[in-house]
Amino acid sequence: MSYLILVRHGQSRWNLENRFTGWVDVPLSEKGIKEAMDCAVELENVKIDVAFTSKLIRAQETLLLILAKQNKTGIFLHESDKRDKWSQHPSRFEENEIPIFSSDALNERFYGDLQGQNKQDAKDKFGEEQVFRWRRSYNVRPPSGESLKDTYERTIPYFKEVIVPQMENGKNVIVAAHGNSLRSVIKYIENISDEDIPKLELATGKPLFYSFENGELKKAE
Ligand SMILES: O=C(O)[C@@H](CO)OP(=O)(O)O
Repeated sequence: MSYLILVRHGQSRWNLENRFTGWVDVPLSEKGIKEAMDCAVELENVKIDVAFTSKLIRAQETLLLILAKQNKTGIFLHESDKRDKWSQHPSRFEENEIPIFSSDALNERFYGDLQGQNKQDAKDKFGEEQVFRWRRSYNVRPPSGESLKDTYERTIPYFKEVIVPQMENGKNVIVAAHGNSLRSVIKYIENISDEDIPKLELATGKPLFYSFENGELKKAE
């Protein structure tokens, strides 16, 4: 058996300011750093073999704080490092080192024209219901942005083709990512319907555990 841990990054500076963030690469707030450190304490004795994160700094900071508490050196393996044969060989990793794969497949939903806008201002301008549809429905796209379905369609192939094989090889995996990319992953794992997905909210910096056994992922209680 192996396991999967999903963690949404700690509060970012734009979460704090209540602004749509999407692919804008803002860092954690002071509270977000504390949330990530609290999460690290919770995970301190949990054995992690391989880590996945997005290309965005708030998720990467969260992951690195978690690994630091375990006294692990996370080493980013960049796909572009063609000359860097060393990092292509996981056997070269020391006991206290773990590989980190970062991919834009795990990025937050692209929020299009809403990025940077204050969420309350958007509700005042477009109405509460419309903003809720943009933020939480499965199919509705925010202006020039991605619907959750679009996010799902880039996140889930990566999850199935790159992340799941690690668990098939008996590795314990952590994924540090974002509210909507993780809502996609949870929708897939837990088979949540399009109608029910708007109800799923993820707290910042709170790990979710799944066990992987006989090819099946199950929520660990
Ligand atoms: O602004 C964003 O990028 C996301 C996550 O913080 O917002 P929401 O929860 O509204 O989808």
